[in-house]
Amino acid sequence: MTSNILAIDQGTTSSRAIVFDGDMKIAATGQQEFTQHYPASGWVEHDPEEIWATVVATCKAAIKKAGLTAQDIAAIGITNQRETVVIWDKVTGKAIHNAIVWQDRRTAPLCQKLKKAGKEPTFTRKTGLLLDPYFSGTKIAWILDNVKGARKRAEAGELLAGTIDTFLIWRLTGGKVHATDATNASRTLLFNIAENKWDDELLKLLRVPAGLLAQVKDCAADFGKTEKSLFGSEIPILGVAGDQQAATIGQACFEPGMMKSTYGTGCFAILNTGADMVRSKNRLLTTIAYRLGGKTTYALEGSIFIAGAAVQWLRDGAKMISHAAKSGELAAQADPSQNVYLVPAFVGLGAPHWDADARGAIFGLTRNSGPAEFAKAALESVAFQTRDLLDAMKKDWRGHGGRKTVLRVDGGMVASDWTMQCLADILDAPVDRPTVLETTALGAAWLAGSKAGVWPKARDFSKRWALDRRFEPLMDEKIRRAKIKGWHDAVRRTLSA
Ligand SMILES: Nc1ncnc2c1ncn2[C@@H]1O[C@H](COP(=O)(O)OP(=O)(O)O)[C@@H](O)[C@H]1O
Ligand SMILES: O=P(O)(O)OC[C@H](O)CO
Repeated sequence: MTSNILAIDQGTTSSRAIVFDGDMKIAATGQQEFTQHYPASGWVEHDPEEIWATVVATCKAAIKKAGLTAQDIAAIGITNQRETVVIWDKVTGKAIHNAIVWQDRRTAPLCQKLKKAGKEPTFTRKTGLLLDPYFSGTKIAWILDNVKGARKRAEAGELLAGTIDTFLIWRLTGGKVHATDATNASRTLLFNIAENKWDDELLKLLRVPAGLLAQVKDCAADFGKTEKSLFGSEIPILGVAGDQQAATIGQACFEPGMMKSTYGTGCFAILNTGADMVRSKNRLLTTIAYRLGGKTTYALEGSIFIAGAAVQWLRDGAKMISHAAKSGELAAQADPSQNVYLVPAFVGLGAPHWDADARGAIFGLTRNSGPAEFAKAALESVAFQTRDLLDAMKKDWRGHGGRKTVLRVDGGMVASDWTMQCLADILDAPVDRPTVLETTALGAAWLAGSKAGVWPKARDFSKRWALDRRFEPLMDEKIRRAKIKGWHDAVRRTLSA
């Protein structure tokens, strides 16, 4: 039997498909960027048809590049940008509105209204989340309230809703399966993470008809088969997880206390807390790390909205660099005597501030500040934000009796040695970069491969994790303290209230 696995990694800026061989090594990759739509300030949308087209094209390209056919693929694992939602017509499969992306802030007024009505504690107790526009529930409500006839059609059972995994499963199976996994469900503000079910009270508060929602399965489960016409023969879909949770799995963070931080568009730190649902006292999220064999493993999560996106802004907005990879080189040339801070609150600030109305700011400019200082400030902002998250996480985890943690990193940005050294310096802790950087896709592939019985179980999979490089902190403590203080001043001046 074949043991090749196809991982679909549908991210915020690109769709990727990766074929892993039986040794869990990358055999071939397909990748396509797609359009980001910004229809108004703080709004971010994707065209679901473009997402679908790029997913199909990259899957075909990866299978072909690997010199294989669909028959040589044992299973598919799907991982996806989380929280982003689509609502589509059950019969035609066509979306009734563009996907509203996780970064989109348009539902800030609705969140505010629910907060004022005193509903946040109910949402937090049941979902582990906060009332922030980041999560899917208020985005679903917005589409139902703003697309003509949508609410009526939803109530009549003509529409379906889902996060991107659910939309892809629906399309891949030719409209036969409407399902999601527990990690994606846990990001909607509608899913009770203690009881593992959609929560009627929350559905009522957000006025979301239950019939819109998908069946919630384990991360390694039967999600149906792809239509024969798509890739030439049917392929079973056996693994699904939100991308940050998939990276947690791909980094083999299976033990309580293990932590990973992924640096893509945003940055997301996830700490495995085992069977314990640790409640944060520091505005972090309690979420589902994975659910396997009906058993839920929980996590604490710190979510930063802008990490690599700050580098994209340097490239596409400020036009100061030609390629993302140039940012580290440029930062290294910055004048060390300047203290320029960039607070990249382009779409508000996530954990631990959760300020939807804040917008980006730059402090400390002099007549000599130029591209090098901007690049340094952009990359340092990622380290400072991570420091804030980890400080909050340590408090919660220690307060819970947890031991010291080690940080494993991944995502597009960790290719930058300069950024990783800066991260270790600001965190004052070692940072471990693995040899396999495609941990998100690997995590999804492992879910599918282990479910198919062709890849090793968790313990043996963990043994394969290999270190590429450990970055040790080298910065003088006095300098670190001064820099962090400067950062906190800058953040304080950026917050909206
Ligand atoms: N060498 C680099 N130095 C700094 N940033 C980088 C580098 N390479 C990629 N990036 C940033 O990483 C991000 C892409 O990472 P990726 O994990 O593919 O993101 P996503 O899954 O969110 O689309 C981009 O925002 C890009 O600006
Ligand atoms: O697409 P990424 O890798 O930036 O991840 C997005 C997150 O899942 C949003 O919560």
